[in-house]
Amino acid sequence: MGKTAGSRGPGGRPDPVRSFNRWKKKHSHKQSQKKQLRQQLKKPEWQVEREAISRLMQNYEKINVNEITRFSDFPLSKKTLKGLQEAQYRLVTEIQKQTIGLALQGKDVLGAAKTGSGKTLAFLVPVLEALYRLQWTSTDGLGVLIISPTRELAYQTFEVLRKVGKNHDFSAGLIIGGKIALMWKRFFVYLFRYKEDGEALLILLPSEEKGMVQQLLQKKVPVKDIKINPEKLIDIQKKLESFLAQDQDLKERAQRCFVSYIRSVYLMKDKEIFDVSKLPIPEYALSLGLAVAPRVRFLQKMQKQPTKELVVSQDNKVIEPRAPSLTNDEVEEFRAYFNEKMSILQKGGKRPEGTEYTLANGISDEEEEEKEDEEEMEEKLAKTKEPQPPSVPSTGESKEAPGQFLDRDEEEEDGHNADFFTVKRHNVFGLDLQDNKAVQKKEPSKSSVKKKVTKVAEAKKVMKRNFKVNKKITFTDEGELVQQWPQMQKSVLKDTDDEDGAGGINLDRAKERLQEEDRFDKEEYRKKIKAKHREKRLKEREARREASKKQAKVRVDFFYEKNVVNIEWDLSAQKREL
Ligand SMILES: Nc1ncnc2c1ncn2[C@@H]1O[C@H](COP(=O)(O)OP(=O)(O)OP(=O)(O)O)[C@@H](O)[C@H]1O
Repeated sequence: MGKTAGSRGPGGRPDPVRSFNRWKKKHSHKQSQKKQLRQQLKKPEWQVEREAISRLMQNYEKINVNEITRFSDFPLSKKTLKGLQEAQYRLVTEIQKQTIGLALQGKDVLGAAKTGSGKTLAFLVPVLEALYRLQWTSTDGLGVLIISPTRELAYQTFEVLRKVGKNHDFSAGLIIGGKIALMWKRFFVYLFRYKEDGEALLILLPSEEKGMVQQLLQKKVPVKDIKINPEKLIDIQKKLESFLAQDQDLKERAQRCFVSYIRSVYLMKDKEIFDVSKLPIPEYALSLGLAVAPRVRFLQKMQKQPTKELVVSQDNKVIEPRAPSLTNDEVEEFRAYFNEKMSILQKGGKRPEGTEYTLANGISDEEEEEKEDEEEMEEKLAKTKEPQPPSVPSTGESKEAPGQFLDRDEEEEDGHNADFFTVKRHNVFGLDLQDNKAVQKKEPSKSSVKKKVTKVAEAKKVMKRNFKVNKKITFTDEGELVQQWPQMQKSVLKDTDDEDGAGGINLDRAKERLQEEDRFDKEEYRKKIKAKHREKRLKEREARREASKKQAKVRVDFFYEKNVVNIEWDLSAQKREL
């Protein structure tokens, strides 16, 4: 009762202040309860977005090209539409109208339209939407790779993407240049050449990190270490391994990829940062799905033969080796080699940079190789086309020659043993050829003559008996018919046997025809060999160029006619030569 009396004001009326306070308390309690309920019911953002995505996707099948005039006629995300509007893109161009819908529906699209017709947006809009549908974020790594034929186009595409996709959560990077291993250099050079802010992602080995970070800091590039969310890491190694085991082509690609990467690191200039010997080779192979690391010859050799250094004084004298491991014999060998090369330099002048060395006798590398080709070809022709007397005297060298070529090819392909001062062999085959011919002329083999007569006699017999010779016919990949046997006449000389009308074989004409066929064959063979050798030469030259850059076992800088000249010397190759 006292409480009731206390809540009433004078005259028994309720106290308005007290009533208000009571109401306020009750109201705020109700409000907080409502808020709590709302919060419980509120969906996470990703879930809301997922629902929006599924609504968008349901509209994909309703896309009707004829009804499209604006970007907003496509079922696009709000983020993309906003980006398009902010960049003043509203109406679609024809190529955009024709392609965006199909791409959204997941179809492969190959589009062609004239320059300036809006192709860039035609593929960028579907790209943005594809990433949005997957709720891709910048921490998910690479989601889309756009490859452009020119740097300018890559830059232009990057700019449009940044503009139109700025409301999305994912990031975009521009990589310009050749090898992926050079990514950091390229980066550096290029929902920063332009003096703009930007971010570059560098993926470095622990051994590369320190030096690289130092260099970046020197260039005043702020460096941030990215911590990767372990939950986002997926081990795909086993999957890769099983893919590779099923697909030989894929496996070979992985092997080529492995070798290319190793080579590219090997060619990096900053050896103190990018040290190929520090690469975790087996782990790298595994990461590509290769259970066994492919053999990389130059790596093996490099590991076996550390670089040694020699010092040459200003008056061109070899002085004490810097590397204590170099023996006196090796110094002597180098001295002899060096003096020999110096005398060539003095006779022929300094070798201009980037050209093949020219010998003092005036025959260039290329000319000499051409000559060698001809000679080798002549010898091969002599061996294959002309009967070879069993008593032909030949040196061991000429017998082994083709094998030597193969070996050298193989080695140089790996970028080894390519001493750019190596002197080519002279006329090795020519000598043999002359010998061969001389012997053949002097001693025509009786057995071969007899054999020819026998064949003719046999042929005559066959013709008399009216035998039909079996034909062997094959088809090329293009479905072209090729008669393998009896051999078709290839030369242009007319087959006149039939014209005689008389039976049998006109031996003189047959001989003439055979000679013509022979000449024709030789010519064909010559062309083939020439093409083959040209290809080989190009390969060798490329290999030499590479090797001269990287395979110096001994590297010397010295003064010659007031110029600094570099000599790179392959110690092991020289040992063989001396
Ligand atoms: N829907 C659009 N509305 C207005 N302008 C557009 C539209 N689409 C593209 N453009 C503009 O048209 C110009 C040409 O577009 P874009 O560079 O994409 O053409 P392209 O076909 O890729 O040309 P190229 O073949 O030269 O690469 C650009 O300036 C671009 O901003």
